[in-house]
Amino acid sequence: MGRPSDSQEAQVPRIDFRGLELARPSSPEWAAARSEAAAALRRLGCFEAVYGGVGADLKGPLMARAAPELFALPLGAKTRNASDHPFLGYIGNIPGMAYESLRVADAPDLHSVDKFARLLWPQGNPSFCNIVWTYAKRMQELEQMVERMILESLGLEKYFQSHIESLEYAVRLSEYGVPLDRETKIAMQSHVDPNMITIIAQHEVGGLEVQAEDGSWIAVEPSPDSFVVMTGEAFAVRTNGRLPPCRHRVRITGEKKRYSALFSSRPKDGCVVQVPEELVDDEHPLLYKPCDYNEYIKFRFSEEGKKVKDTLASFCGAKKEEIAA
Ligand SMILES: O=C(O)CCC(=O)C(=O)O
Ligand SMILES: [Fe+2]
Repeated sequence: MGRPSDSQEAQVPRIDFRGLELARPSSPEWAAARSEAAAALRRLGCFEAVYGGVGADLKGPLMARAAPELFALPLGAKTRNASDHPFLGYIGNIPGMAYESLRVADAPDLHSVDKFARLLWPQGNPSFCNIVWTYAKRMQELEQMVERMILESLGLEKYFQSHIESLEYAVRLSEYGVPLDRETKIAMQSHVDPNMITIIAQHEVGGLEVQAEDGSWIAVEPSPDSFVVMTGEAFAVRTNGRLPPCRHRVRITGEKKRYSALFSSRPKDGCVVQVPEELVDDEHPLLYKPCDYNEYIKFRFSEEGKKVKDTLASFCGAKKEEIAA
């Protein structure tokens, strides 16, 4: 089966972050990248960031050495990456999917990465830790630049510090085999991420596709120097719906194993995501009530949550009468 409604020409915008620094948000290059990023996020929920902070000398070892070494471990070791929360630890054995994934919590902290490594390799694994931690630190810089740009573009820069202090960061490494559905080649179904921002690294084997406004799918080819930045549902709440979450899926056409690395930010445990008052006016009525993020995640993956079409709106959407008020 061919792709029913592919955009032949549509592309995810590539935005140059090389030379930008969080400490210098007033340069003309910063302003130019910010306006491109804000436009792309409003339209598609994502863009590709060309970022010098992670070069081939780091991405290569992460994707071609650290990730395969991790997935080659016995299942009994990998499942020690457990969590009480849905999807915050090892994922595997999902019916219909040739997919396994592990999550390094708090990855910009070397101590946390070491704790993860010791669960899997009781004697530790300094080389793995160094690669994953360095990657996470560099990605955190990119992530925070994007957070700052989004808030600035909405006139909310005064919230930047408190906003980033409310977030925690993780690295999720995933391995995909040949998709079990040989016809559609879908390796991961269409979805939006619930969190704030996800930055996806692909390496050699592509597969990530994002949905355009007209419903067609745009394939994002892997490239050595770029990373796909996308917003999730928590950012839709934070921006009163100004930034729609990016709908995406994975579709793998070749026979090779695929690895991806996700760097993601989510509200810390117990954090409630709120619409700032500046984003509510006659033209923009309040769309979301304060959202306890962990409670939302529980709902989204519950039997009840799986039955509703728009879990976010069902969980914390403002009622019609509140919108009219
Ligand atoms: O592997 C990828 O490129 C994307 C994975 C993804 O969308 C997810 O884990 O939520
Ligand atoms: Fe995703």
